Amino acid sequence: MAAIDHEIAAISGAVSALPDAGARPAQDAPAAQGRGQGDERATGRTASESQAGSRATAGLRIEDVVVTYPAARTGRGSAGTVTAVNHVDLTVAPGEVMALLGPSGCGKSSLLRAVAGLEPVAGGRVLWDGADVGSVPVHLRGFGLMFQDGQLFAHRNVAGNVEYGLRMHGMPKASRRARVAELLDVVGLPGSESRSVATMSGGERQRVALARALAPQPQLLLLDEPLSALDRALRERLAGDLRAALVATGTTALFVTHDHDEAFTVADRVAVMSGGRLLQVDEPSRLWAAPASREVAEFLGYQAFIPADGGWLAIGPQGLIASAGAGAGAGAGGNATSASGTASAGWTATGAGPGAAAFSGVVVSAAFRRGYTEVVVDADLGDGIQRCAAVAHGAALWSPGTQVTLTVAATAPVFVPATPDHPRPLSPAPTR
Ligand SMILES: Nc1ncnc2c1ncn2[C@@H]1O[C@H](COP(=O)(O)OP(=O)(O)OP(=O)(O)O)[C@@H](O)[C@H]1O
Repeated sequence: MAAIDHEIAAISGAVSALPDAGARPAQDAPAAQGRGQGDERATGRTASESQAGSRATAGLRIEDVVVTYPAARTGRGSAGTVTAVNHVDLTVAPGEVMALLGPSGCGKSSLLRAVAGLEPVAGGRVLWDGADVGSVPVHLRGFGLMFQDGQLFAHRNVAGNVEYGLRMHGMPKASRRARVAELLDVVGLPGSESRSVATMSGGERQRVALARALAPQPQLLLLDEPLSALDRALRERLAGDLRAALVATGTTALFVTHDHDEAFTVADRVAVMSGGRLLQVDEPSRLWAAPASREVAEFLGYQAFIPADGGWLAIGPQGLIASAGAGAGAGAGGNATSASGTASAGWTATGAGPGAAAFSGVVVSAAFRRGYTEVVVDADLGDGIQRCAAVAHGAALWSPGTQVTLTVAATAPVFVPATPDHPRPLSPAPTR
């Protein structure tokens, strides 16, 4: 119950600065990381973060954090603990927007809640501007929170919701009005002060919730899947608007999502999580261009993998084209199981290009996507049968059981190294 009170106080903007923030001597602080800087291939502590060690770092520093729950509460056993966050290190620089991206149950929300102080840490530390906030109560951390459902006060109008935290801080009425108007502009709801939130759409309510969270100028805004309750089109539009609002207000933010497109749209850098661990942290374009492992690549949306020396060439969405007949390089039999080995001819780790190889496959299903038909195909790209998606050229290919040739589309694949979690036991595919 106490935690809920704190949560409501925090999301309402009833936050104040850390007592000791800013008291630290300036020379303790290393230069703040700029937007998008840093390259943290995170399986454990990153090189840059190891160098920082325990020196004070401006902004948020998550240091070796562990979050556990009693196993009985998960229903997976009657004793012991479940580790939801497993020794995570992460730095969010002032003004930076960081996305925590990972599948359901990977520990994103637990980490966010640990930063907020809503969940105790079983190990490690959370620091703001170099000060350990472990003993600072939720409502005194100076962090704002925004959740999936916005949690607006239904009996207050838009202005009443947005100004709630400002009122708690004792801001004079005229200043409050000006700040509310400014924020409603930022979130795309200018002039809506007197509207009842009960009459608003889900998207509009989330905009109000964002304005309310931003109003007290939190030193860190924590967003837990703020768009996931909305439909896809609205989510895509609001993701862009959310990014714009965070940038316009210079807000430092940690944003939880399971949607890679959303993470890429909103964040300066994306931290990919799985099984309680951080797998990789990088800018969206660099993450996409160089996934550190097959697990990261699969989670980002790479959907087919061609064996190459020391790893795979990963093929992205719409990266395979299906056309009629068996693949030329995939064996005369043309069925999916005959393609092993020879199917990869023409591919090298560094010199891959479109159209260099063809693979045989068998159509499993077909579905119309936005602007094209996609067939799901079982094909051997050199590592055994994989189920992959391809853009279908021609309606004749849509029936299950149809034999097709797969070629790589104009978008070049990227190289993904084998890792201990995902070794490539097969011999490397032949190269030309
Ligand atoms: N209050 C709790 N008590 C017990 N176990 C919990 C609790 N909260 C989370 N867990 C467990 O901890 C793990 C991580 O959960 P968490 O909610 O952090 O993941 P998530 O990545 O945010 O998932 P989702 O995207 O589905 O919200 C899961 O196995 C979950 O079952």
